[in-house]
Amino acid sequence: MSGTSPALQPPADALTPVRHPDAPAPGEPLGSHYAECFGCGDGRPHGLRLQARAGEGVSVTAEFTVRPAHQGAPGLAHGGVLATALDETLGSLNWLLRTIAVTGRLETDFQRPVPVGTTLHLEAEVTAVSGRKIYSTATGRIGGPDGPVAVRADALFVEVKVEHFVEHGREEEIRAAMDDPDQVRRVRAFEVNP
Ligand SMILES: CCCCC/C=C\C/C=C\C/C=C\C/C=C\CCCC(=O)SCCNC(=O)CCNC(=O)[C@H](O)C(C)(C)COP(=O)(O)OP(=O)(O)OC[C@H]1O[C@@H](n2cnc3c(N)ncnc32)[C@H](O)[C@@H]1OP(=O)(O)O
Repeated sequence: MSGTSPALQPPADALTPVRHPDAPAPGEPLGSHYAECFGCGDGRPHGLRLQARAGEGVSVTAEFTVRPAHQGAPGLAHGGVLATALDETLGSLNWLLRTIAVTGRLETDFQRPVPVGTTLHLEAEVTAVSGRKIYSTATGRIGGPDGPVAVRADALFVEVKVEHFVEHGREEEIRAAMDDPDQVRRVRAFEVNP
């Protein structure tokens, strides 16, 4: 089954995504976009600490091992946590486009239960771009990178300016982020997008 929502179908004049010339080389880790991010930061004890790597074209891979803090039913990953893993992996594609974008729509299929202790092997790619809209798809496999698909998602990300975060984020975290030179450098690099 794949994305059923009409909003996830790229328009006929959508463009093929283009990898930014300064994007990390295939195999390189992308790093976290924000240390406190529940998906990729190392500052959140129960966070997913997902570490995505650049793939070929506009694609990424990542792994996430389900821990007891991520349960929904006894011994099984919570669906929302699995959706977070997919969302974060899809979000990391923006590093390769050098675009700042947020999830507008995320459609998820849960095809197999994922037990605690399982490593989810994630893969995502951008399929099309239309104006500010970025269309992408992701899978999460269990038992190895070529194992059966347990979860999958189709998504629409929407490009935003840095001001999106400054305007909407809580003041104390925004102030701390702006006072962190590494954080500012990381975000500003995305603003130069020829
Ligand atoms: C210097 C300090 C800064 C500190 C910042 C630190 C770090 C930040 C850096 C990077 C982080 C970036 C992202 C995080 C990365 C990964 C985490 C995983 C990703 C996430 O977890 S991220 C959080 C969840 N996410 C949201 O929190 C979004 C809430 N939301 C909104 O903020 C607005 O809703 C927005 C911006 C989405 C759109 O608003 P808008 O006003 O800008 O644009 P508009 O509505 O005109 O939409 C334009 C075109 O997109 C179509 N469109 C829009 N939404 C759609 C939908 N839902 N379904 C179908 N189509 C949709 C329209 O139909 C139109 O299409 P068309 O052009 O064809 O008419």
